[in-house]
Amino acid sequence: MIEFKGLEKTFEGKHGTVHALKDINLKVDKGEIYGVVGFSGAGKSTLIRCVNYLEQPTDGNVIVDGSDLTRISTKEIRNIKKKIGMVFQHFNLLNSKTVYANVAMPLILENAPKAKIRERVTELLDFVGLADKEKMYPDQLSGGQKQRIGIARALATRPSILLCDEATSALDPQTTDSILKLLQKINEEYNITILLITHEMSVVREICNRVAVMEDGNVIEEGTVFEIFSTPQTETGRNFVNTVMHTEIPKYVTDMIAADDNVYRINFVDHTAARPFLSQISKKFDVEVNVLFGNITELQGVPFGNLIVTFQGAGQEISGALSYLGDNKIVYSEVNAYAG
Ligand SMILES: Nc1ncnc2c1ncn2[C@@H]1O[C@H](COP(=O)(O)OP(=O)(O)OP(=O)(O)O)[C@@H](O)[C@H]1O
Repeated sequence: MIEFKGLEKTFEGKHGTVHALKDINLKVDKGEIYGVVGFSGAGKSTLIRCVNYLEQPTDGNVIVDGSDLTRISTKEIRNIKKKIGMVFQHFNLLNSKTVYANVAMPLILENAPKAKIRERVTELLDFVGLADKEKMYPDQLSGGQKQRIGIARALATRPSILLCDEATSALDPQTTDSILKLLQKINEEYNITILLITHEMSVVREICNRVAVMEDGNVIEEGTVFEIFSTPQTETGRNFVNTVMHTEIPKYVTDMIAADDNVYRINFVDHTAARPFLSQISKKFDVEVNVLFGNITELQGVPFGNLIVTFQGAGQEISGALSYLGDNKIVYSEVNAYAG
């Protein structure tokens, strides 16, 4: 659906060459919600702008719906761009035009018949829950309402891909939540592939199926949201996960740990959260289990998190308990509590 192959982008600036994208290889499947997360300057905007050719790659390929944008004519690119909608952080609405005219704009530019425009705009305003606002102007709307209008406009030409550039970054948490739910509804009801960029891991946690972490123009890790949240492979990936999962152990907990304690982090993923395995361990082995700290949340409807526990007992019993965890596919790791 969207594929980046060896994608490179450099900018020539006042202070020399900026290498904004370095050998990016990613595939976004049809119908998924794919997140790209990274700090400011990582290259996220440049990457997303290559999909609708607002930026032209310096090297490599961008393949959209089977067509390599770097190898087709300007006219063909224009046709493909019609199948791509874009939602912006600051909405990019025309303040001098009504809500109706803003949503109608892409259809007017296509010279669509008036009756068709009326039908589509009415349908879209209804879909985003703002049917009663068509005669209002953007300045009369809240941020969340403006973004709903921005989304309705992006959907006007029935795109198969929706690009979201920090679509919720200017919104408060509650409004963010409602916009994310709307994006999810769009994905589910219209089967539209969504590629979103964000610096907020909570957005990724909420709606993405897969995620790529970008740093300094590179994709440094990529995987399902579960993979990245449960086993981030890079320091930056871990830091992003920590912004919503708080996997670091608080100092008051490390203060409670004795030097000879056996401390473990047990990850809950999926079905393991529901199992009463800690009480089973106490029953099966001569091990005393103490839960020091827990952080359990929900990841896309599934319990997810980790527990910091100490096991006290003879070495052999502890080994047995750990093997039992492993046999039951429960992910754990030994924690050096003093290192945090
Ligand atoms: N038109 C341009 N000319 C020169 N340099 C650019 C241009 N656009 C982006 N860059 C540089 O490319 C790098 C990546 O920028 P980009 O905007 O893609 O990052 P980002 O991850 O989206 O960050 P942000 O969230 O702050 O927008 C940065 O160093 C930026 O300064």
